[in-house]
Amino acid sequence: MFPIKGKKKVAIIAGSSKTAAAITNQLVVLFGAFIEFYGFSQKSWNNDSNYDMVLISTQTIFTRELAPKIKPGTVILIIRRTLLRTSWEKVMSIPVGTKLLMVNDEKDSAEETIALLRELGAGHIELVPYYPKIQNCPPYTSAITPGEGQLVPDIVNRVFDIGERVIDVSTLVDILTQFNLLHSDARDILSVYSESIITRSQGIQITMQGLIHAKLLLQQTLDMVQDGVIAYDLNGKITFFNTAAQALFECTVQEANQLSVRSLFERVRIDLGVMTEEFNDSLFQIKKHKVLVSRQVIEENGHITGGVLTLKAARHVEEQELKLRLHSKGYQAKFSFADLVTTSIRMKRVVEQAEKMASSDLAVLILGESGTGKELFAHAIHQASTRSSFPFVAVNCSSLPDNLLESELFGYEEGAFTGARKGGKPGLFEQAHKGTIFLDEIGDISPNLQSRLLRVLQQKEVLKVGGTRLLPVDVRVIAATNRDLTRMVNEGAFRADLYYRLKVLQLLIPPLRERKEDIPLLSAHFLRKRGADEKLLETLLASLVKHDWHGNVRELENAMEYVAFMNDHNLSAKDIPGLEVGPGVEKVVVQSNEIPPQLYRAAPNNERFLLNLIYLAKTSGKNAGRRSLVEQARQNGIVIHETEVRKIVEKLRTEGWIEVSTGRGGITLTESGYHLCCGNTEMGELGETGGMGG
Ligand SMILES: Nc1ncnc2c1ncn2[C@@H]1O[C@H](COP(=O)(O)OP(=O)(O)OP(=O)(O)O)[C@@H](O)[C@H]1O
Repeated sequence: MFPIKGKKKVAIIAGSSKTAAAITNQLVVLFGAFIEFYGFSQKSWNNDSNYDMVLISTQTIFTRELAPKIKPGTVILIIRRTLLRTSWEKVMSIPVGTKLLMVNDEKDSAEETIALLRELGAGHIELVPYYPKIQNCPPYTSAITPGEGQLVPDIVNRVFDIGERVIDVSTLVDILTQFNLLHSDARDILSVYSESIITRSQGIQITMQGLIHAKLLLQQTLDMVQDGVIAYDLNGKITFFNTAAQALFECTVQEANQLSVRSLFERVRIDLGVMTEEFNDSLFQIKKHKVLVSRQVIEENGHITGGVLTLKAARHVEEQELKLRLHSKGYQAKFSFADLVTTSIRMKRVVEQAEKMASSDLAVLILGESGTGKELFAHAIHQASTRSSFPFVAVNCSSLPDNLLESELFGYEEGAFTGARKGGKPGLFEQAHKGTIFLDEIGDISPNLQSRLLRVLQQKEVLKVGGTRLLPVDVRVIAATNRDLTRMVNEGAFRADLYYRLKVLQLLIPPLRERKEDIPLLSAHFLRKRGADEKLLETLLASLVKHDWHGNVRELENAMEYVAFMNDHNLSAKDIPGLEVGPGVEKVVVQSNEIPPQLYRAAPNNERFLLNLIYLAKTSGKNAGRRSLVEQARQNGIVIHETEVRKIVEKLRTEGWIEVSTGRGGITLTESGYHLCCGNTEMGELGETGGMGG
């Protein structure tokens, strides 16, 4: 509770030890946490001066008896007492004009109580004092007594027991003010207490009502704001929990009042850390919502008395961020069904099927040979779905080593592994929240990732690498493969349960050679796209149609890129690299040697160039060696001697981008090398971090 060093001592002196005990008890219950109280009857008062204050039950006792027995300089207060609201209601229920005895143990006390009722405004009844030693008493058959029922004479047949008088708020305020203890805890007690009594001072009554009103007003105002507000005291007990907070935690005020603020947050797997530390806008997941939480500590008179947590629904912030993210990372579908060029009846049927699938939220598995347009379909399905304004995240599952793909898909927590980025990293599933994730080459994922993926699909929750918190995600999955998944399932290479989850809806894209009618249309389309003359096709078309296009539409597009570049009307099919057509000859070379744009953007120095060659070798499943690098560099128009390659390779190795093994493994990329080549980090970063980038 409130930190107290050396509590103040207060003596209470009353006419009888019974009254002294009653007053002392009441004060201990109210403010025993801040002040020590000691009760005395006027007879037992030992004139001790070691008290910071002396409270006396009535003015009469003080004047008659005690004044000389209290040392000069002692702070003295005469206690003002009043009635509980319930007792007052009893008095006010007595019919107008009723004559009653006021029964008490002493004349003084009986008269004081009558005076109190008059002061409070009970002018509708007639009261005469009654006490055991009274001589002549009117024969009234009704009586009021403050807890002295045993003294009521037999003639009385109706008794209104108004209970012990209680201490008035004005006296309590005087005590607290004297000791500079009118802090918020004490004010709260006063505010609750004053609701249960009839205060004697009209002024205090109005002030207290004002305080209560202000508190209510504050509560109502805080209930109207959209942000959650939670206040708590130094023990972590929740003292305020507004409507927005109730909605976020799906918890009522009554439930919250039973909990500490820490356990409330633990229920949603959030550790609030050191309660006396302030923080701003930390992003947390509370039930279904992403919430920005800030903590402010409350201090009074230099002591921390509690804190306030504000919870801002991140929806708004999130949407802004999302838009930024979508634009900066390109997590947007780039194609729609309108971009699909086809005249084939079979393909048109597939398009119709896909359009239907777009309107559902079920997982889709797209099957087809490489280059048939599976990714194009995935974009189009997302674009036509209700998720179109949310991210479309495409991942090629075969392009990354297992552990890297795992951290890309699910993200990682800070410190999950050596070199993990500070603050951790969100995974692609998290980034695709509310949108679609396209898992290309799904047939290539490892058994470990298959089971992790299955869990995400089943539970719709993601566990980051090195993390303990499950993050709810709402993502539609579209997967694609050119591999025979059914066979893989039969051979035990692909989990059957995952397979069935992925192929709820299935789309089969026919290879280009089975819809040759699309070749003229697609060829013209690709030339137009590059601003080239469609007449370039005149001499070529017949042989293009004859070709079997094992690389499918992608191969055709590459061929058209060459045709457009050459812009030669006399070009024949055999001039197109990798494309030779002739009777019985089918040759397909679909070897992409593109340098990723992010590497092109960087300074074209030899280090970067060689690193890219290693990356290309790795992603196409080949090993890179010094000699092959020299050869490939030459093919790309860069003349570089083996000695220089050796030097660069050594530099890249010491900087941590590559590993060189003497055996058949040759040169391979490290994780940081992969990150660099994927554009996640810059070369200069390595020097700063001395480890992994990304
Ligand atoms: N019907 C089509 N109309 C227009 N362009 C197409 C069509 N089909 C495919 N393409 C284009 O062909 C190229 C290859 O298509 P896509 O990448 O979608 O194939 P894929 O089946 O996903 O290939 P992979 O299996 O190798 O990932 C892309 O540039 C795509 O835009």
